[in-house]
Amino acid sequence: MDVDVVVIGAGPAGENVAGRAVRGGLSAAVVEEHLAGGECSYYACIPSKALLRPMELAAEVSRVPGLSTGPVDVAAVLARRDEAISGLDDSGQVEWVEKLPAALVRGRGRLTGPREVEVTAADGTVTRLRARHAVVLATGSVPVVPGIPGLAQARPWFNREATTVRQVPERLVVLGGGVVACEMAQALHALGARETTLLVRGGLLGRMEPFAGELLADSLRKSGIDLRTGVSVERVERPVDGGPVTVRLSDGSAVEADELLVATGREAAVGDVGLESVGLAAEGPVEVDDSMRVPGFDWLYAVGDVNGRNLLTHMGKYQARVCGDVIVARAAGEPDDGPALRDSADGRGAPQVVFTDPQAASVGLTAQAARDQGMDVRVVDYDMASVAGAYLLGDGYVGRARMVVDESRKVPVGVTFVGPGVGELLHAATIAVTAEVPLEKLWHAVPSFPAVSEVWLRLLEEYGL
Ligand SMILES: Cc1cc2nc3c(=O)[nH]c(=O)nc-3n(C[C@H](O)[C@H](O)[C@H](O)COP(=O)(O)OP(=O)(O)OC[C@H]3O[C@@H](n4cnc5c(N)ncnc54)[C@H](O)[C@@H]3O)c2cc1C
Ligand SMILES: NC(=O)c1ccc[n+]([C@@H]2O[C@H](COP(=O)([O-])OP(=O)(O)OC[C@H]3O[C@@H](n4cnc5c(N)ncnc54)[C@H](O)[C@@H]3O)[C@@H](O)[C@H]2O)c1
Repeated sequence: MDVDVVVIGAGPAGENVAGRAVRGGLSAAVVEEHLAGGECSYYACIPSKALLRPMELAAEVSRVPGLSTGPVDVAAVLARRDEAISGLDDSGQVEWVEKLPAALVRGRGRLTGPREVEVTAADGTVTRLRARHAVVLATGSVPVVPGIPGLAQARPWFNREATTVRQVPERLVVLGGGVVACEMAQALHALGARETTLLVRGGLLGRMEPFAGELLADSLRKSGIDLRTGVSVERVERPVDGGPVTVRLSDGSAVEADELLVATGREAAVGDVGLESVGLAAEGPVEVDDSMRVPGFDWLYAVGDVNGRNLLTHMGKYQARVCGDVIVARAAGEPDDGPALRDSADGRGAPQVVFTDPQAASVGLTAQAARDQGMDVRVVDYDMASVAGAYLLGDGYVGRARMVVDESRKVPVGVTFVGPGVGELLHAATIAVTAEVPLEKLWHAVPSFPAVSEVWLRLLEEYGL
């Protein structure tokens, strides 16, 4: 089959490249070996947030005198999760792709040469696709499996098992201190993992401002999660015929549990994608320039987790919009270097919300990252519990905000909020940081009273306006 654009991987990034390419008048084929919609729709963003929502709401309710929640109906929560992931049925997404219109080709895609992709279906049927203009790798990522003795034999859980859980284990050990570990430990603990142990070799949420991990650690401990920082796992044991898993730690102690969830990061999914057939190293991430093109090629692109820029759905979709539009411009022989045709957001520090209680939301640079870039930095912190709107949300509100200002330009280059529900505050920060809005202009963006957004006014006052 000959088409203008072949996309390998129908996750959020791949689907969006196809969408933009077709919108620009090109034809597209999308290759998918598992479920159209990708990891995000079935095993990552969507189910994890469906599992976290009851925990978040119960925590909110517990902070308001006069209200209480009953015990959680786990079956109902899991049923809502199943609805959110369409029971692992991708027909809705397939319909979306076909309506673009683009062809969805089921099977494993593999580069076999310049502009050539071979697709092997589950029944062994092989389809050959030839791209007139571009091949886009959008194969996503897979969990990193640490080389801990005994781990592989102990049948650990990764994100898929955790997010599609049918029976919540009573005793759960989670390895890792990143976003997946924190979100899933909190969700599963609230859904019945009575004994939840979180094993972290450093601190929590290492890519954010240090106070984000510290405030979250306090909250996890308060909720009864056994958080152990500064520990590493020496070995893992589990009888071949089943039974509990034993995790032996560097401090000589051991933890026994029903399941072990490994959340130690993700790596680009490039296994058997045929990179070497076009002269690339068979390793990820696949490096790209700001038009999402692989250096040295005029037809090969990579978007989403596979290029390693920022492993976030919204950033993958942003890259996909850039990529699709660039391919359209280049195919038409039009200028391909307009401001909308280059990725300028990834390097600035992607917006991200961690959906724990408290939530942690950040965009741009941390104070340390800004200093490392040689900026003359001023850091402004504010205790969010002092904002009237936060006080009114509930008793015992804990939260903190930080604005990192580039003093030479008097613009915010990084903003972090930690507190219940602060994720919805983030987009204002994303606009301010992306548009490089000077503080003296932000001063005239008056936040409504008594909304938690008043923290913006407080940050500016702290700065000295
Ligand atoms: C538990 C968890 C929670 C998360 N929560 C969030 C969140 O709340 N917000 C957020 O922004 N991000 C979140 N993420 C990250 C997010 O899931 C990823 O950034 C996103 O899925 C990446 O999209 P993608 O299209 O690049 O890849 P994917 O979603 O991984 O899709 C890639 C697709 O390519 C297919 N594929 C791979 N190789 C081939 C091949 N050779 N041939 C054919 N098909 C192939 C795969 O089957 C898959 O469908 C979370 C991740 C995890 C693990
Ligand atoms: N809400 C969200 O936006 C969201 C939610 C989940 C995941 N994601 C994205 O998915 C990606 C993957 O998430 P993640 O949490 O798996 O990765 P991560 O990179 O965020 O965290 C990995 C953690 O594992 C630890 N680790 C690594 N190797 C280890 C080892 N051998 N032993 C012990 N600890 C080890 C690291 O120190 C770190 O704490 C991230 O980029 C994340 O941003 C986003």
